[in-house]
Order: sequence, then structure tokens, then C-alpha cells
Amino acid sequence: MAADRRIVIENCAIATVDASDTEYPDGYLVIAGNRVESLGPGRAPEGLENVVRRIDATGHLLTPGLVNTHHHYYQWITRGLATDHNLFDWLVALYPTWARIDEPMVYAAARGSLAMMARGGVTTAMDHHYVYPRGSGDLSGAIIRAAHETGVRFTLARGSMDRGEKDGGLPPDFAVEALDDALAATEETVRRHHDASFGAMTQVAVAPCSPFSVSTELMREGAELARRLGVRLHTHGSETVEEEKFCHELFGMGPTDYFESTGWLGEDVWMAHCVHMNDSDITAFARTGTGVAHCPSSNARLAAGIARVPDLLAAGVPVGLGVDGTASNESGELHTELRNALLINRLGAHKEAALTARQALRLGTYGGAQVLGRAAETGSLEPGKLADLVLWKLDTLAHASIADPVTALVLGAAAPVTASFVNGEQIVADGRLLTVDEDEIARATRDEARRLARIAARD
Ligand SMILES: Nc1nc2[nH]c(O)nc2c(=O)[nH]1
Repeated sequence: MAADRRIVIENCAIATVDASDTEYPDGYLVIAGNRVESLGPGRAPEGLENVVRRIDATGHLLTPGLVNTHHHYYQWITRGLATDHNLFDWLVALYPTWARIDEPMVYAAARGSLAMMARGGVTTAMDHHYVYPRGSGDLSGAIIRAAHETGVRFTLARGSMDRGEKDGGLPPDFAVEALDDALAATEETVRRHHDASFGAMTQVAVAPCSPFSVSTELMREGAELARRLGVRLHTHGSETVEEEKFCHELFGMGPTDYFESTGWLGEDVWMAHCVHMNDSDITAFARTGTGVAHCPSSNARLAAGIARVPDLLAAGVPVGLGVDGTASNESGELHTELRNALLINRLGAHKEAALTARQALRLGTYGGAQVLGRAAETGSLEPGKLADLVLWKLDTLAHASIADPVTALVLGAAAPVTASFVNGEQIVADGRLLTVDEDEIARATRDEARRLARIAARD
């Protein structure tokens, strides 16, 4: 894209989610090339050159694009199973099916997961993929291809499991990789796909799965690998009481102390869930700058509990939002997680003082960019940052009578996306993806879900 091609968006409310939470009830934003050039109250400045498009956004709220910080795309083809289980029982029920996935299945599932999020305003996505059956093909390559086709900014968290049942782990032995294979494949994925430059569309993180599916050696050596290669670290942590018990029994300490002992606290680390954290765990996260991916719907679906998000934020811990895998959050949408984060946290200790609508929007945008290490590039609307942004239609039956647009977005029904831009390129128009064919993806994911179910039933 030529650097000076301009798109002007006018006549909308704007929530910038900058450090001062600046908002304009009626404002404009100018995109130049792939960046936000200017924004403010009233009309755009006169005399701008190379304006290729003007969008009259009357009735809309403009926000930064949403950032998803935790997901497992392959689960798109195992949704709606083991619906009344807690985490460990759910995993034990699903591992045997997951261990049969192959490249076409993972590609289809990734396309489904990405399409669902992108049409709902996600502009930066991630996938924590940790199931790599022997001979299943280039799964990481397939996921990255799907993200590229969808047009979102993307982090692949290259996951791994090497602690099978025979080593006291939860997954069956046939579902895990050998330690050296996992490390070598992770390093190769980083070397092939990670782009460290400003505005990168693809990044890779090192992401062993969870304390009960990964050896202590893989945790330690994974951390060393990530730091040698200069990439981020991601894992599941403190999700359930069962995990806490597992850590005490096997390692003689709770999950946070275990993570610290293996090199897993730091500014380059973010962890999914973090539900069962005591005060000293929260202090350790704050002291080290470790980030959290809060997944309210999944935590409710698996009866994991309520993360202490207000305490994490008060302590200064970076917190973003996560859909989590769609086998534990069948909706697969992130914009509804803003609402769920607010509502679920009000059921916790802080009650009505838990989270405001603006804090929920910040979790889903700037907070997510922070935990993915990309806050200098995306997550807020500021001159010089990447033009990753969403126009939410709020003059609908569902929203028009709510005066405050941020409240309408967060507490109202899921708002339609009129336009979504990544890097200044439009990927959604009137709720439909411009980059991929949603109906074709729906058919492909149905077919691959059926093929996987047949193979799993046969083996
Ligand atoms: N919610 C989830 N938690 C997990 N822990 C683990 O080891 N795997 C998972 C998962 O797929 N979802």
C-alpha cells in the first residue's frame, strides 16, 4: 500500500483506549497507509491529499481492533462434547479424539476459528496449538496459512506436551511428543515464521501446554529456548483446584512458585486463566511483569472459578482477554467476552466495584496487546500506531436507546461490525468477511469434524 493513501472515517463516537482513556462523542480518524495518522473531535482537517475513501460512520463507535490472547483453534471441530465436565475430566474425554487430528483438519478448524473471531472485530489473534500427532503433517504451517488468508495479525504459540500418563501426566502416552522433538520443532517454527519487525503479521511464541502435561525439563528448556531466540513464552497456569493439587503433590509447591522455579515468570511471559492465585502469586506476577489471558466463558463452562481480575489490575498485572479453545467456549467470539468479563467478575469478591465497561474494553484491546508484547503497535487508537480498528454499529434496535456507546458495546447485545481494518486494509464489511468465504469454511469445518469423529470412533 502506498504510504500516503488516506482513508477518512467521520461522524462517529471514538473510544481511543489510550493511556488517558480519551473519547470523542463525535470525531474523525485518518488512516494513512497502514497507520493511524490523526484523530480528534469534529470533522477531519480540510485539504488532505490522496483521500481514496471517506466513510460516514454516523451511528457508530470506533474502537481499536480486539486482541485475542488465548485460543486452541483445532478445537473448532470438537465443539459441544463433554459438556458437563470439569477441566481434567473434559481433557481426559477429549485427548483420544484430539490425538487423531491431521493437517487438513487443523487447517479447516483454524479457518473456522479465525473467521468467527475476525467477523466479530478481532484484528490480532493467537493460537496455542499443543497437539502434534506423529505424521500429522505441517500443522503449524497450516495454522499460519489460515491466519494469513483471514488477514489478521497473528501469534502462533507453538505448544507441546511430553508428560504422558506413564510419567504421572494427564494425557495418554500416545498423545505426547518426546522432549527433544518438541524443542527442535518449536525452534524450527520460530526460525521459519517469527517476524520481530514493527507491524509484523506473524510471530511465534514458545508454549509448553500445562504443568500436568509437560515435564519440568521441557518447561526449563522451553524458557531457555525462548530467551535465546528472543520470543515470548505462553502456557496455561493456575486454572483449577485440581491443577493446584497436582502441583503440590508432584512438585511440593503451588503453580506460581513452580513457574518461578522453572524460569516462567517475566515480562516476556503470559499465562492463560490464572484463576487460583493467592495474594503472593499476584504480587509475583506484578513484580515480574507476567501477563494474564483472562478467559471468563471457558472458566465458567469448565467450572474452573472466577479469576481475581480486579486484584490483578490493581497490582499492575497486564491482563488481556481470551476466547480459549472452542471445545470449552463453543461461541468462539471475543466481543462477547467483554460483557462476560464484566458480569462474571461482579460475581467475585469485588461485586459491583469489580470492572467497569471501559475496563472491559481495555482488557479486550490494549490489555491484549500488552500481554502479546505488541502495545507499541496496536491496541489503542493513537497517531503512528497500526490502523487496526473496528466500527461497531450502535444505531440498531438492540443498542440505539443506550446513550453511552461504550456501555452499549460492552453491556448490550453483540454489536454488528460494519467495518474492520487490519494494517489499514478492510477485512470485514457489514458483518461479512471480505478475505475468505464464510459459507465454504462452514462446510469444510463440518466435513472435517465428521471425518475426525469417524476416525476417533474407529480407532
Ligand atoms: N481450558 C483449557 N485448559 C487446558 N489445559 C490444558 O492442558 N489444555 C487445555 C485446554 O485445551 N483448554
